[in-house]
Amino acid sequence: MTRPNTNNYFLADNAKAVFASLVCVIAVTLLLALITFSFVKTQEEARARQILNNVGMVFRDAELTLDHLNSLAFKVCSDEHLFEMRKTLFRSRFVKEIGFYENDKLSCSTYLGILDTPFEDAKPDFVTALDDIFWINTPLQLFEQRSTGTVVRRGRYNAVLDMNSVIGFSNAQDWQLFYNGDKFYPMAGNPTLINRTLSNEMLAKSQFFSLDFILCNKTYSHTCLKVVPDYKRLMNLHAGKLFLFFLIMLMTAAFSHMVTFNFLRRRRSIEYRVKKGLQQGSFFCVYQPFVNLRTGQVIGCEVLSRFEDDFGVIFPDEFIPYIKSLDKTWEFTLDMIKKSMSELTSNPDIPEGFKVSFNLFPVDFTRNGCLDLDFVQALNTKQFKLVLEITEDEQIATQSAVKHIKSLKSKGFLFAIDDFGVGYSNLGQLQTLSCDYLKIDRSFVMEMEEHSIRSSLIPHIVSIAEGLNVELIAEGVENCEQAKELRSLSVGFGQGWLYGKPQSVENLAECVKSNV
Ligand SMILES: Nc1nc2c(ncn2[C@@H]2O[C@@H]3COP(=O)(O)O[C@H]4[C@@H](O)[C@H](n5cnc6c(=O)[nH]c(N)nc65)O[C@@H]4COP(=O)(O)O[C@H]3[C@H]2O)c(=O)[nH]1
Repeated sequence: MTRPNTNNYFLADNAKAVFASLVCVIAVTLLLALITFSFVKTQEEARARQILNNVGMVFRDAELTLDHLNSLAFKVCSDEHLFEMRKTLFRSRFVKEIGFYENDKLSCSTYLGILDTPFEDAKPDFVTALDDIFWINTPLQLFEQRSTGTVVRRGRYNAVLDMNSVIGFSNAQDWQLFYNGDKFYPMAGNPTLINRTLSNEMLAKSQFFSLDFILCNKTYSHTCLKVVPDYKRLMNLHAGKLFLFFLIMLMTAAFSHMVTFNFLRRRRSIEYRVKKGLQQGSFFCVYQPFVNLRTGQVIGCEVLSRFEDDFGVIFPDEFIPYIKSLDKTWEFTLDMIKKSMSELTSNPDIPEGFKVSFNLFPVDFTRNGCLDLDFVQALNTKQFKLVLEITEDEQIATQSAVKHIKSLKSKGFLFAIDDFGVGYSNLGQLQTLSCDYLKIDRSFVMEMEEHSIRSSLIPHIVSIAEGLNVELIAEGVENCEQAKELRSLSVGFGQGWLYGKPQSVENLAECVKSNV
């Protein structure tokens, strides 16, 4: 099995993170757009309501003024009549000028006085159901100044309304918009009135309306006004917010990329995979045979654990530290023992009395829980010789560990000291534990051909084993020379690639069969 190169995932993770940040940005954009839209809509509607109320006030004023004048008996314009008109003008709040009609022609006005030649008005912009006539944005000459005003005619009089000053400077823009005949024509009547009175050209322009906010002024003329948002003004008003949104988008993109990328990277981390593997029980067992060095017969196997997921294989030297740090050693050991016992007992080619060796964590012998291993004997339907391997460790020297090991030995378990010679070695401890096997660490065996100092210690290990009356198993036997020399040194058993790598139970069974 080859170790995976996690760098291969860098680009894939990045691509996924980019996709995730794109989705987040779209979601945040939609959310912000929704919030902003409802906020701006509410704000604009309140503003429109205020404008329309002001317009309503102007119209009511004009209505009262014109109704009052129409109720007077004047038929032709005279100085007395003009005086009456000017008096009325002073009383009104929003009307800037009043005109009088004779035979549908303007004959005098409060500003122009009595006209020498009465003149006819241009075609009105619209006429309401009450026969009020409107001229919108009519060019006027008021006190040496050219300006535009809204003119409403009712009966024999008209009134010039100065909307801009009435509506207020800040809203002047909106009012202008109502009357900007070039671009929009947003002043509209009640739909039935519009259809009757507005020209097709105006109706076409009215399609620019987008914000359907209609307020009807029933008091005056049953005419409704429709306010449209001025997008240019809105953009200017909310430019700061747009910039803020842009920053939020950037931050969302960066943040979501970072979170996703870290999540994906974490998912590939050994710690995360090991944790998940433990939760899902996805560790599995492989079996490495050990042989009688003299006969070459496979007499047992060591159970070793493996882990593989979508991201590749993780070896024990990498995952074991995480199992320890997660404090899941005992659960892990039980899982491995149950799985291996099930595989080995159910395979017909694994003989009865086969030695099966499990690796245990020294720390577990310090806890009472280790005595639960009783259940393994119940699973042992083929009378395997069950060997518990422990590495030399200070924790094994504790009183409770020694007590537990003795208790397990009395229940039929055999004990092996793993990696003997490289750990915490203490002859007194070896005697106390009265183990059954010593497993010579593979570093001793591997250096045999070089005749290193370490390998020259093997004969001493042999005499220690004889003194303690325990069997020796040499680990890491890779070639026949090593096997031959170990035999000559009276080492009883061997384990290593020469006899078989850690393998599936089926391959182990083949190995056992071919060696019988
Ligand atoms: N170069 C070389 N290596 C050889 C040869 N023969 C065997 N090996 C390797 O040496 C290790 C022997 O296991 P170990 O000393 O108990 O050392 C084991 C054992 O201490 C621990 N371990 C493995 N599985 C378990 C388990 O289920 N529980 C516990 N507690 N520890 C385990 O992880 C260690 C490493 O296990 P692995 O990676 O499987 O490595 C295994 C095996 O693959 C050989 O001829 N040459």
